[in-house]
Amino acid sequence: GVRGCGAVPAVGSSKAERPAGGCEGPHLSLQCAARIPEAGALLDLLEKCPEHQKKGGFPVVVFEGLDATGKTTVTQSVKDTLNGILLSSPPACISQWRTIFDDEPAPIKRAFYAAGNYILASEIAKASTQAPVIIDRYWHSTAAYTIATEINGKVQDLPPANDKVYQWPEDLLKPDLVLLLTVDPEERVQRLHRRGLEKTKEEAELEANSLFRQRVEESYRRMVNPACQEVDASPSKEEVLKTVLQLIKKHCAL
Ligand SMILES: Nc1ncnc2c1ncn2[C@@H]1O[C@H](COP(=O)(O)OP(=O)(O)OP(=O)(O)O)[C@@H](O)[C@H]1O
Ligand SMILES: Nc1ccn([C@H]2C[C@H](O)[C@@H](COP(=O)(O)O)O2)c(=O)n1
Repeated sequence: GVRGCGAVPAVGSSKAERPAGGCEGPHLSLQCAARIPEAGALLDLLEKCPEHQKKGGFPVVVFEGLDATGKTTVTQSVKDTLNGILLSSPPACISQWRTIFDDEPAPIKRAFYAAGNYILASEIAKASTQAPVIIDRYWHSTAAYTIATEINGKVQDLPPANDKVYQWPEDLLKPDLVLLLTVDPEERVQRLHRRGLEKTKEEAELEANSLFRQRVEESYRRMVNPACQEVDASPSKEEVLKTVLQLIKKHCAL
């Protein structure tokens, strides 16, 4: 087994004898490594990361949200303004394997992202001794997308608000602040469009995945310890940056 899990159904279990991401135990990680060579390399990297990583003295701020809500844009600006270090998830050292795991069944795909969070924790621990750390997605993304994938139907069908699936894993380094960027669905589609997605594909995505996106966003809102602080990211880039910097100054010692 590897680490605690960081995703449904085992969110919150500490150092559980199961691989990251809620796979079915050590056997699956071995099976994965036998069938997918990259899984072996991933597990090797994970095993090299010290357990129970500790944060340095600088603040660690995570940005979460659906695609095209502006995470890349705002994380880059915050990093520049604060002279910080920008990290993203999955971390660069495993991102070359992302497409391989994205094509695998959900538990294996999820295990890849969950393992990535623990590898990222090592990078956060080191970087936060040097400068403020700004992160584009972390554990809340893995958990929220997993929950929204596992549960079909409406927001009302999600596990109840106090369920342990919304708890941060005990053995994963915690950030100081998590900001959830939200924009209304129409604005989000416009941003996708401006970024170059074809209109027809946008419409298909909007129709097919409207309930899925609602489940992801509601799951984010139910996360605790740390909870996500919601930021309306609909205003201009400059205004969003101003709001975000105010929140960081309010919640973190810079
Ligand atoms: N506040 C804003 N107002 C208008 N457009 C914005 C704003 N923030 C970002 N955009 C534009 O919206 C598009 C999506 O932004 P961005 O790539 O930063 O989102 P993202 O959340 O990182 O997406 P993904 O998760 O898919 O990588 C980009 O074209 C970007 O220039
Ligand atoms: N820590 C993470 C990061 C990403 N994911 C998954 C969730 C989505 O399927 C996808 C979004 O990533 P993006 O397109 O914004 O790079 O990746 C995750 O589960 N955990």
